[in-house]
Amino acid sequence: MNALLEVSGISVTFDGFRAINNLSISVAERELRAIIGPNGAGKTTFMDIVTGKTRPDTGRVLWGEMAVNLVGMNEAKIARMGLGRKFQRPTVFEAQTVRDNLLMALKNPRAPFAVLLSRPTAADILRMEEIAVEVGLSAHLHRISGELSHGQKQWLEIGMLLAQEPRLLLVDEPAAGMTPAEREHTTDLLKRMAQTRAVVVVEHDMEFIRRLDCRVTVLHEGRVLAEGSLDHVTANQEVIDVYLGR
Ligand SMILES: Nc1ncnc2c1ncn2[C@@H]1O[C@H](COP(=O)(O)OP(=O)(O)OP(=O)(O)O)[C@@H](O)[C@H]1O
Repeated sequence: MNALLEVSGISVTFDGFRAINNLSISVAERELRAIIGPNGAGKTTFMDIVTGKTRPDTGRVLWGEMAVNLVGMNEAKIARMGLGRKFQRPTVFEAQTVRDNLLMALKNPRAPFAVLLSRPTAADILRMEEIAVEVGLSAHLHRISGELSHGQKQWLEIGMLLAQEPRLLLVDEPAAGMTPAEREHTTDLLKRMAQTRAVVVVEHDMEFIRRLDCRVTVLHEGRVLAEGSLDHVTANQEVIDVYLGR
């Protein structure tokens, strides 16, 4: 498998504290990857670096077939290159319907609200409906988004990110605050999404990770402590000592 994202040798220091320490991670096209690790391991900082929010002191973040170095690019440009990021808290437009949130999010040369003022094209409607099916919200298109459950809002936001057609989606703690049924739906959704794009999930919930059934990277003190199947990494003594055995 060729790497879609190749992070190599990145380090970043905040006020003398090395939060990321010579970290290298490679993610393949259409790969589902989980990243776990104790609090302060550097998971958020890793995502901040990949998406251009934080600039590393050293190292490269290479993207796509052309191995473009993303370091130094701004967040908007990186997003346009096909990297989407889902933060923990959903940020949907609560007063709008599910349908309108999805329509506004479509990758489109028009400004988001202009899509609502003019009539959406047949292609826009089709794409919006496809995404609603993908995230499991087809039956809720005409509901006001503010009335959705927490899980449904998260799925809507994932749908809005899919509307931007990312090649890689970074998802931060999707299971937090969800009911068991919502978690199950979310696992299925992430697995399905990773059939057509790369998905990197940062999560603490081990049961959730087990259901994802994917390669796992364990971070600790800003570097990779272990990588492989969940069974492989959870049998690693260092992982047990710093993360599992606490
Ligand atoms: N802007 C910053 N200034 C100073 N220190 C920072 C900054 N951002 C992160 N850190 C520190 O860097 C380390 C890594 O933090 P980070 O948030 O990436 O960890 P994490 O693995 O996401 O943790 P958690 O699971 O708690 O979210 C922590 O010790 C944190 O306090």
